[in-house]
Amino acid sequence: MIQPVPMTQGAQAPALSQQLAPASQCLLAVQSGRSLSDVLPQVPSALRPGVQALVFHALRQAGMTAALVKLLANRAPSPPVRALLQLALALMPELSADEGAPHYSAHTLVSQAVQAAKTAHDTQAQAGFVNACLRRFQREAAALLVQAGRHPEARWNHPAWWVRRVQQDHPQQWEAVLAASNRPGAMALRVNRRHGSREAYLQRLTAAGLPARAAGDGYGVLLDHGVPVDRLPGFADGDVSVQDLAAQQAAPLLLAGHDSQQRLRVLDACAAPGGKTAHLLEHADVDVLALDKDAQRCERIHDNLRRLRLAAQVRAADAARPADWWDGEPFDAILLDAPCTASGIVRRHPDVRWLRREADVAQLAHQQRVLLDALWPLLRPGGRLVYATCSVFRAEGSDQVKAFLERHSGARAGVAPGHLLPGLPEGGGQFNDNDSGEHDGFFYACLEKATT
Ligand SMILES: C[S@@+](CC[C@H](N)C(=O)[O-])C[C@H]1O[C@@H](n2cnc3c(N)ncnc32)[C@H](O)[C@@H]1O
Repeated sequence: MIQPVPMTQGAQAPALSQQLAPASQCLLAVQSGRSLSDVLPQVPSALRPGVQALVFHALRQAGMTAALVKLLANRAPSPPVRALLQLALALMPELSADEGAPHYSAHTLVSQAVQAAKTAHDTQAQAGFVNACLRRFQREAAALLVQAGRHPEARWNHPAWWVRRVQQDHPQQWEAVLAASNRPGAMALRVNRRHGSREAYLQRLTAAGLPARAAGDGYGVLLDHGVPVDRLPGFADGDVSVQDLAAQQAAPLLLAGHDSQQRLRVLDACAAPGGKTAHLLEHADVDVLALDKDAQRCERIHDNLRRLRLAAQVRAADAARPADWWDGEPFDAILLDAPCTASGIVRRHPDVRWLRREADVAQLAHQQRVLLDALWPLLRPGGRLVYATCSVFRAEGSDQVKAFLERHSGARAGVAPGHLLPGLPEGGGQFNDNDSGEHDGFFYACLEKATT
């Protein structure tokens, strides 16, 4: 539980020591298996943006700082002390040189970390130890970093099994993928083409003092600096949505070449929170059934559609059990944006890599296989199913699709990006899609059903 931290009377911005306490509680919560999106909302709102920036950075350095704590401490510190030390070490100038990382002088950091240790009941008694560890790091940083960096987990700041898997799956690009996964992603927008052009929206951004550029398919925009959505012109009126450039490829891929005279019947099988459902409806006049197993997340589909002034049929149901919800009428197109490890979106969710276990990969690949096999019979002959995951692992991408094609003789693979890797000038798929190098890791396959 995150304890509320009182604001200093009359203070302009909270002192670092005030942010370090809730930030280390968040880090500790992730280390005990909780998602950051569950714990961050418990941080008092005045502190939340600062705390989020600290925790995001600490998670991107957590492999290295865990190794450093082992070198600095003769015996394992208590979890709250370890978390505070990891945070403070991540913020040391040697580990926070990257663009976008919070910057503090070593002197400020040590004194603020010790102050934070003194104020929390579970670290109070160890304030001297925190001071000693951080001062030793200051003196011996170069040697300690070399020693710690011999372990892949510390060198790459991802679990060792994850590093191994990316290495096997992408032997040419694995280092670039891991490095890109550890950098913050730019804020990407999708302009609602029903409300206006991308060029017109770029002008509105300029007028609002938000520098940005066009990127990706027809309606993508990259902001130079991220902002809260309420600062985006026309956000409440549905003129724009926040969506990564890789995710923006789903709707055009599913609807490519479709005859606009014919109103397609489309299934979005794993739809919540509705980012791609909305894009399908912005893109063309289609009838969409948006399903999601999670009824609470279905509410978010409704919220998104309401804001964008779009309409779809939304149902809370298990896509793997069509007998519960399908009326027997085949779909012209199906989007299966399947549940996955999310290994492609760690730029935006730096906790994901530490929460996942290696066994999750096979378990999620099994769910994806079940969903693919359950939905394929619902597609009309000549129809198209786009299978997508926000993963860089082949087990959830190209291997999954290869096995599907072996099981289903009436299916053939159409042109699709394949594995889109984050931060590379080229995707690893059939053609180069990652021109900006500025999108998440994703996988897309286009499965077409034979007409006879
Ligand atoms: C990757 S997210 C979908 C993101 C969404 N397509 C978007 O663009 O906003 C995967 C979703 O699949 C849902 N899901 C998982 N298993 C499911 C199942 N068997 N049937 C329907 N939905 C499922 C999860 O609740 C989750 O919301």
